[in-house]
Amino acid sequence: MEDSKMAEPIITAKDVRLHYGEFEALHGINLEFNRGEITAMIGPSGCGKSTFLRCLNRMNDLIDTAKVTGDIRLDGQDIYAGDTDVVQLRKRVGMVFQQPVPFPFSIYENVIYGLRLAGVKDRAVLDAAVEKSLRQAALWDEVKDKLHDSALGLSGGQQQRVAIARVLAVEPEVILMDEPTSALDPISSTQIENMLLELREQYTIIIVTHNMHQASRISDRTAFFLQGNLIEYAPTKKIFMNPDKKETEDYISGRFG
Ligand SMILES: Nc1ncnc2c1ncn2[C@@H]1O[C@H](COP(=O)(O)OP(=O)(O)OP(=O)(O)O)[C@@H](O)[C@H]1O
Repeated sequence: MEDSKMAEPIITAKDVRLHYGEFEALHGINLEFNRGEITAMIGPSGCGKSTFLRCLNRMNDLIDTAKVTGDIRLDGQDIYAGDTDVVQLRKRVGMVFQQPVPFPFSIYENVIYGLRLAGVKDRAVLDAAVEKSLRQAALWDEVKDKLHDSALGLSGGQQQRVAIARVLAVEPEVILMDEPTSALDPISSTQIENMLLELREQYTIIIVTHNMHQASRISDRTAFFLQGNLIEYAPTKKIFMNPDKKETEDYISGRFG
């Protein structure tokens, strides 16, 4: 991908500030995410990566003290405009969390959760969506004979892939991932990284990670945050091989964080 590809932004963020009560956690972030790319957001604990990620589908609306200012657009539309349908927004911009949280029902019902909420009832449509999303999430072969067993019986890595299939089933344009592999063993993490590489181009993926190897292996671009500021944003190779800023270099080389 990198610079040879004509990059087109799908999400643009301008001067995004976020306060938790009196505390300003983001100090004016400007960032564009390109369609069909994987962007990694890295930085030491507490620098605001997750906070910024949650701004992109208004998950911070759920935190009473959080107040966002600035401008965030999805395909040119202001997602904080008064008439934004937040449910619709979160369908277009899905989210996967650090800890997989399967609902206490079958694998099948977990995957179609969003479709049920959207009122889809046609069994053939639901069956097709389950197979397609589980295949995309690289889980189909492991679970195709036990779709109606409880999702709670799956391993952590499998549960995380169910969570990803649940997001994929509603056909989002953007997938936000907040440290999706940090609770998993190395084999499960690699399976998920390989799956993300397969999904790239079809989806825009924005991933928060503490794992430098993961960021360098799977992402097209990397954004480095420090204390609520975006320090540097560039093609991943540049960030890891030849960053412009000393802070980036210090962090990448493990001098802090
Ligand atoms: N709900 C909240 N209420 C108040 N302050 C918060 C809240 N969530 C996060 N913060 C603060 O905002 C800052 C940014 O936190 P955030 O979780 O976004 O950082 P992060 O870079 O994602 O960290 P980590 O890598 O540890 O997940 C931190 O100082 C944190 O303590």
